[in-house]
Amino acid sequence: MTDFTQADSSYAEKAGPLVTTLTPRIKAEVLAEALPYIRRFHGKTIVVKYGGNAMTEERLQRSFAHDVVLLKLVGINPIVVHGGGPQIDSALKRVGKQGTFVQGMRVTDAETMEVVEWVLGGEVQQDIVMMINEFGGKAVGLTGKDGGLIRANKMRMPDKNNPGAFLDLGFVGEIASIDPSVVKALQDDQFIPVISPIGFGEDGLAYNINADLVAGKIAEVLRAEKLVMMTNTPGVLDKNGNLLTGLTANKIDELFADGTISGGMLPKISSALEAAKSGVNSVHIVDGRVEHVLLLEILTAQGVGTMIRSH
Ligand SMILES: Nc1ncnc2c1ncn2[C@@H]1O[C@H](COP(=O)(O)OP(=O)(O)O)[C@@H](O)[C@H]1O
Ligand SMILES: CC(=O)N[C@@H](CCC(=O)OP(=O)(O)O)C(=O)O
Repeated sequence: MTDFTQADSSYAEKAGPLVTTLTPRIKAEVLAEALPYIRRFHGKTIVVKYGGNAMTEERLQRSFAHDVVLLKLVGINPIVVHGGGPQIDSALKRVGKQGTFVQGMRVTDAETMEVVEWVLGGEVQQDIVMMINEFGGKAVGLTGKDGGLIRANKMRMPDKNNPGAFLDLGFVGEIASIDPSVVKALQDDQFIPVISPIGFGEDGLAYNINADLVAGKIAEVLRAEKLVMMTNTPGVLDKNGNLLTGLTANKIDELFADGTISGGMLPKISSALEAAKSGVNSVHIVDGRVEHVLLLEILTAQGVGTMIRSH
């Protein structure tokens, strides 16, 4: 077991004035409310998908890192899968390229793949790792290549306009298999794995995989208790922009059919539903722009975002 006590004083300082405006009694009640959740989730794995849109401000990055460390310190095992779509877009712009997407998937030519690897496996991941470590956690960055974690195949995306045909999205991967042994070893040793969604193919090439797909599959393979997807909307919204607090497979089919769900929400919901069907106990899409949304979702009775259920 790791001794975290040495990190405690700096941890408390960096956590900052979380609830300074609350009365002592309310503060105590909030803390007391966490106990049954800590007991329920102690020793369990929670996969957190940290979307690129939820990491655009330092304030939010700090809140995220703080919450992940707190979860680890109370005996819950967070596994972070990160995205970085907007960060890849900015990097592509700098080299004079514009990102294009089909059904929420980035069309990835060889040059784009280089940028994807460089941004996700580099800058974005290292920022998250450093921030978690700053709060006293022990984060380790991995790509799907490390320890043979994510095997990928080239994605075959059905062409809607041409039944039976497939679109060529370049180096976009779909998951062939996951070998979670490296993640389990790190988690058992009190590390916090931070995974970027890059897989490797039989052909020895790297593939760009949508981070939502990776998060869902990892949650499934690790038999996670929970999957929390942090994004930049209050959750899944209906046609009028109202939050849908709970969704089942049938309702999701309807939302797909009438076009309520589009863009990046397509892979997110599909992956969330797959995870729910495959035994992940609770699956949530939450607003990563709300500070400490992870603590709200995991350690309080407060309902946040959209919960996805298999039925
Ligand atoms: N019905 C919907 N409800 C909420 N967001 C939706 C919906 N349909 C499409 N979206 C889009 O999906 C986006 C979230 O997906 P994405 O951009 O991939 O985020 P992330 O980087 O967090 O994975 C939202 O910002 C929104 O523009
Ligand atoms: C194939 C594909 O679309 N890959 C994504 C990987 C990053 C990602 O998923 O980032 P977010 O979670 O921030 O959207 C991309 O290139 O943008």
